[in-house]
Amino acid sequence: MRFTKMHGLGNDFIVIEAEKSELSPEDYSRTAIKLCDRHFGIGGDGLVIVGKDRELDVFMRIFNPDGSEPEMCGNAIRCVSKFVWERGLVSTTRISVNTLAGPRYPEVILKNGEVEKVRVDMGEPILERSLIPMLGSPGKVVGEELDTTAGRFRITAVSMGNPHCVVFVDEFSSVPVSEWGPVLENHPVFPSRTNVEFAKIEDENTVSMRVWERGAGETLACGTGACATLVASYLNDLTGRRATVRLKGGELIIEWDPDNNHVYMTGEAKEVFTGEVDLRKL
Ligand SMILES: N[C@H](CCC[C@H](N)C(=O)O)C(=O)O
Repeated sequence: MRFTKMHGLGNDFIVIEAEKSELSPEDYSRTAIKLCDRHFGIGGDGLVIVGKDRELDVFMRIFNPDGSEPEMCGNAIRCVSKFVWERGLVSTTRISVNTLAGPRYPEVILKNGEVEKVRVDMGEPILERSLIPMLGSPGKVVGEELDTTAGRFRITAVSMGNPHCVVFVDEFSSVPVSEWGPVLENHPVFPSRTNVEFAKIEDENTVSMRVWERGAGETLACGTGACATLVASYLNDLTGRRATVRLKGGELIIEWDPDNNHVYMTGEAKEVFTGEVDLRKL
C-alpha cells in the first residue's frame, strides 16, 4: 500500500488515500497503531486517511498512535491541503475538508507555484464546559483550579473540535511534561481525555508552548493546541487576539477574529517521502 510521510512543524503523519488503499474503515484504528510505531512500523504521530467527499472537496480522518480517532487535527489538515493540491485532487487553492468536527476551510498559499504555507479557518472555539467535554457545572473553564495526583493546576479548557487543557507556566525548565501530561490527559474530569498544553507568555503577541497530546504523548507541535492556547491566553487577558505560537517544531500564526468568532491558523506543511508498505509484514 502506498503512503506519503508528511509533517507540520515536526508533528508527523502517515497519509493514505482511501480510494487507493486496500484498507476498510474498520481496519484504520489497528493499522494506525502498527504504522505509527517508530520501531516496528513507519513511525508517526498519526495515520491520516484522505479521500473524495460527497458534499465537500475531500474528507480527512485521523487516528492517534494509540488507535483512538480524534475529531480534528490542525497540523494534519495543513498536510492534507498540500497533499490534495499537489496531486490535483482539488483545482482551487481554497479547499473544503470534511472532518469529524465538521467542515473546515483551508487555503493553500503559493509562492513560485509551490505550497509555501496553509491558512486554515479552524472554526469557532468551544468554551462551554459540557461541550469540551468536561464534567462540572455549566459555563466556561477559565483559570479554574483542578486537583490531580500530581498536584493542583490552574487550567483553561477549550475545544477546537478536540479537547484541550491549557496550563500557563513561568518557565518550561520546571515542567515535567511527560509526568504532568498524562495525569491531566487522563483526569476523570475529562470523559473523552484531553490534549494538554503548557504555555509561557513571552509578550502580548508571542506564546511559547509545549504539548502532551491525547493518544500520542509529547509531540513537537499541535495545531489545534496552538489555537486553544491563543484562545486561552486572550480569555486570561495575557495576549491579544493574534499571536505567534512558538512550538518545539516551529511557529504558527494564530488569530481569533472578533467579527465571526473563527480562529485562523497559518503555518507550513512538508512532504518528506513516499513509500510502499506491505501490511501483512507488520
Ligand atoms: N492527538 C490529538 C489529535 C491531533 C491533534 C494535533 N496533532 C494537531 O495538530 O491539532 C487528539 O487526540 O485530539
